[in-house]
Amino acid sequence: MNEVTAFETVQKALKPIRYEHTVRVTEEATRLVGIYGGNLEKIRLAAILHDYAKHRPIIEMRRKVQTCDKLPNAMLDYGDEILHSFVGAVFIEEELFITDETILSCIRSHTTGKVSMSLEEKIVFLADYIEPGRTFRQAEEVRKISDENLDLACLTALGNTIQYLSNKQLPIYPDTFAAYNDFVLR
Ligand SMILES: Nc1ncnc2c1ncn2[C@@H]1O[C@H](COP(=O)(O)OP(=O)(O)O)[C@@H](O)[C@H]1O
Repeated sequence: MNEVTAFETVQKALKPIRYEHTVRVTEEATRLVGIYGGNLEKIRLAAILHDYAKHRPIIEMRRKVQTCDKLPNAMLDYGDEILHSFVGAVFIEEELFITDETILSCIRSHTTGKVSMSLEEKIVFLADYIEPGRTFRQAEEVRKISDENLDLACLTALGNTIQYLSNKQLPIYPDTFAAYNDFVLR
């Protein structure tokens, strides 16, 4: 799929505010590729499509988790916010016929992170966290770090998310801990 078609597809699937976020994530990911390298074409396509499933009914996403062998049922216990990334990757494969694992894995891990993140996964994850529309203090901090140290920026974003969720006494999907530990231990 080319970029023009991908943008048209998500523009139809998303509300305008979410589409604008998508455009900024794509620009931010492009900036990060300028600093750290990575496959620009795949990273941009993953960024364009990363929130493809964001507005799907929760019931549809939960049903997909229950019926799809690739998606562990355990992910239903960690809040509905994480579903669009994992389920989104499956929908993108099934509906848009994108099979490239580099692209799909960036989409799958963009919310939670994961162990052993590739350069492409780190860039999409971070771009989603620091795009200019994210105006909270922690995002500003991570944005500064992202100019110099990609891994430290990811680690800081993951730590912030863990702190944010634990302050609210919300469940935390284990992939985020795995990613955090992975970056700390490197
Ligand atoms: N490991 C996790 N467990 C549960 N919720 C999480 C986890 N990681 C992130 N979240 C939550 O998912 C929400 C959506 O994040 P994100 O996907 O980055 O935003 P977006 O809606 O822009 O795609 C955030 O509110 C965040 O707190």
